[in-house]
Amino acid sequence: MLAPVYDIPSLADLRARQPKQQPRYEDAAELERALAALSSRPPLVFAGEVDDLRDGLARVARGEGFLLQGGDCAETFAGVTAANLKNKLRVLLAMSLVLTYAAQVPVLKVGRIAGQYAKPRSKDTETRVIDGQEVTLPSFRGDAVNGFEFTAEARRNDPQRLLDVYNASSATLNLTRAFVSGGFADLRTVNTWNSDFVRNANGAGERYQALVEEIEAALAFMVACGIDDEQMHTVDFYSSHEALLLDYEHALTRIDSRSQLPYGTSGHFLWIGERTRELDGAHVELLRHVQNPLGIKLGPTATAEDAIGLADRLDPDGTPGRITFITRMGAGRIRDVLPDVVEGVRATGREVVWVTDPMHGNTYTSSTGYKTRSFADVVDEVNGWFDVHDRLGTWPGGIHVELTGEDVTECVGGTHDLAEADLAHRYETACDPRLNRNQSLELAFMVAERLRTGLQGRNNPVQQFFAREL
Ligand SMILES: O=C[C@H](O)[C@H](O)COP(=O)(O)O
Ligand SMILES: C=C(OP(=O)(O)O)C(=O)O
Repeated sequence: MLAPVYDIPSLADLRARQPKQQPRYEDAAELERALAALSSRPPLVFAGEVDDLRDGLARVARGEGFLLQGGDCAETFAGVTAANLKNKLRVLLAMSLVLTYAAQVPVLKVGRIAGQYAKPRSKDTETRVIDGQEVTLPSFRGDAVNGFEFTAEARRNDPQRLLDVYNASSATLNLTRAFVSGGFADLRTVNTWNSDFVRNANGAGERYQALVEEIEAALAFMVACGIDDEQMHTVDFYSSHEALLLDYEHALTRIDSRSQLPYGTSGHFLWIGERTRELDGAHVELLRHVQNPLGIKLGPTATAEDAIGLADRLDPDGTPGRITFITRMGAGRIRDVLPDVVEGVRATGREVVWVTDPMHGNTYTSSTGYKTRSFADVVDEVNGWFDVHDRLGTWPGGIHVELTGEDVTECVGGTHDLAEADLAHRYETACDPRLNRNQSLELAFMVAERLRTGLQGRNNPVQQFFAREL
């Protein structure tokens, strides 16, 4: 095991490791000016909040809670509006309600929100046919790097965008904090979290309405018993994103004045992507120094040795709540690949959070030319993930989903049985296809059902309450 590390590596050290998926800028001086400006900005999140989330994840790792992590594939600057954020929070709160009530587990809520602006890409360039001519331009790498529009000017990497990420994240966090603590997340308003959804009654909408009625009855009972707890009126909500751009993440890595320890202050939870998780790589090097809880994506080629090596490097002390493995192996591979990885990690005695990302292993291009995912594949991967954990006796700790609060048409299937022909109707993602509101809620009901049936004998707080001696 490595000794704990309390310093921050230099940017020169990180750059010398030749990190993958980093933008190159034409004007090095302009980049340095942007980074100097970022370095003087206040932190976006605070060390105490980060510690609270890590403690929450430690409870999840012990089987005492469930993680719900979701949001856009790629946030956009244009998407920083009150309406957009409200719809995203509403769908996440509604999903969390379904999970908490139907499965009776406490749910830790983390958004792919307030920082998810940079994307790793499979190819450096994109080619389109325009007026009969093939045009090739740099790929869009997220609003943090360049513009979505298919023009040479938009696709130029612009360091000023790093400051725009900071500002967009700051505005988003500010409104999120106001929403969740200012009455929006109050349990008395559960009826409004999905009001349009309920108006357009359908399978999941009707189930949601029935659940809301039960919750309201339960609340009335609790209040009549004299229980009116603060937790019924606000929720804890945390931010997360892939810590992809080392220039940006490094500028926001700060020493906490209380503990003198380094924290990534760009978001509460940071994850390392499937494409940048080499043991000696710059991403692992930077993140092994910070105190934040860390996610590690594991794709279909991941081995137990990979997972153990990363856990040892990033968490030499075995800090509770530090490591979350986010598996994204694909519906066709999960049942074959996951068992060895889970068993290997378990044999080391580590307590980690096991999360399923049923999106990234199930992407394909539709016959109509859209990048899409089938809701049936998403459900199949989640089922495969539950099957493996149920068989091994490990706790299925959470889901990580690309979703939106809007009624987009990006993934096929679900209650409305979206077909490939429907994708053109509202295909709005800046990168990968997201579940829409209906599909997200439908997934929450499916997960709740699996959780409830797998819960027997578990040690979550609800079961502890009923097991206590009279
Ligand atoms: O979200 C993950 C990746 O950034 C995305 O899947 C890459 O997509 P690409 O294969 O089109 O580059
Ligand atoms: C890029 C992502 O995932 P992965 O690293 O698993 O491909 C993502 O979650 O945005």
